[in-house]
Amino acid sequence: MLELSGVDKSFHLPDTGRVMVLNQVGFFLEAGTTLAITGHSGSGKTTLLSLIAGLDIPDAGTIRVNGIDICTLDEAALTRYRAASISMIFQSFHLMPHLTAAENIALPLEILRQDRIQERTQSLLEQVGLTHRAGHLPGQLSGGECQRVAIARALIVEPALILADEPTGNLDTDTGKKVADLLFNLVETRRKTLVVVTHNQDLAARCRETKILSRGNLA
Ligand SMILES: Nc1ncnc2c1ncn2[C@@H]1O[C@H](COP(=O)(O)OP(=O)(O)OP(=O)(O)O)[C@@H](O)[C@H]1O
Repeated sequence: MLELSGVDKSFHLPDTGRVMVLNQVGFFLEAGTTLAITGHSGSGKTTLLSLIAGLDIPDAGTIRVNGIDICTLDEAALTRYRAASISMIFQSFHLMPHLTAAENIALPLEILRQDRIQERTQSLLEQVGLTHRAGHLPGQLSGGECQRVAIARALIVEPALILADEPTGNLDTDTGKKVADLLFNLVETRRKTLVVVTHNQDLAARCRETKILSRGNLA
């Protein structure tokens, strides 16, 4: 489902010159599997997730999602890939502040001009336990509720792949556990493929596979 091979990524910094962040990273992930990527701060976890999301391109290597190397896609095809094949969940939720919970969840369907938007949004609101908060703005919701909205928004397009960057990082331990319960429950029921980047060992332990990023290598 997801296959990386020989992925290199470096950044040019004015003071120190070129810094190699990822060095010949490769792995294979079957559809329906959950993978945690851990590693110390600055080891390149977010960089790796950005490459898989098609938000940045590697210096070398291939990133295949369902057999297609996303590094070879043109901008239009990449935009379609980002809109329809993957969803991202962020530590700081990244909700649109002027849209209600329901509108945030529906947004990907609006962008993709899909049908049954209201019905599908209601269903997702129900599944994340937020029907009673449908008309509330993110600023009127708790952190845990915001992340549940973000999880619903991530799932509504039925993406092949969900990428989560510290999804419980902004939540207290108890709320983080409840949000993780919800995320894993929905992902496993729908047999989605999930890659989670996290420092949280409890969260990592819930994934079927765990890999550590260190000195540019993933093992
Ligand atoms: N656009 C960029 N330009 C220059 N350097 C960058 C850029 N993006 C990331 N880096 C550098 O790449 C390295 C890896 O950063 P990254 O954010 O991927 O680490 P991380 O493992 O996600 O860290 P954290 O756990 O603290 O979020 C860091 O040294 C960072 O400074």
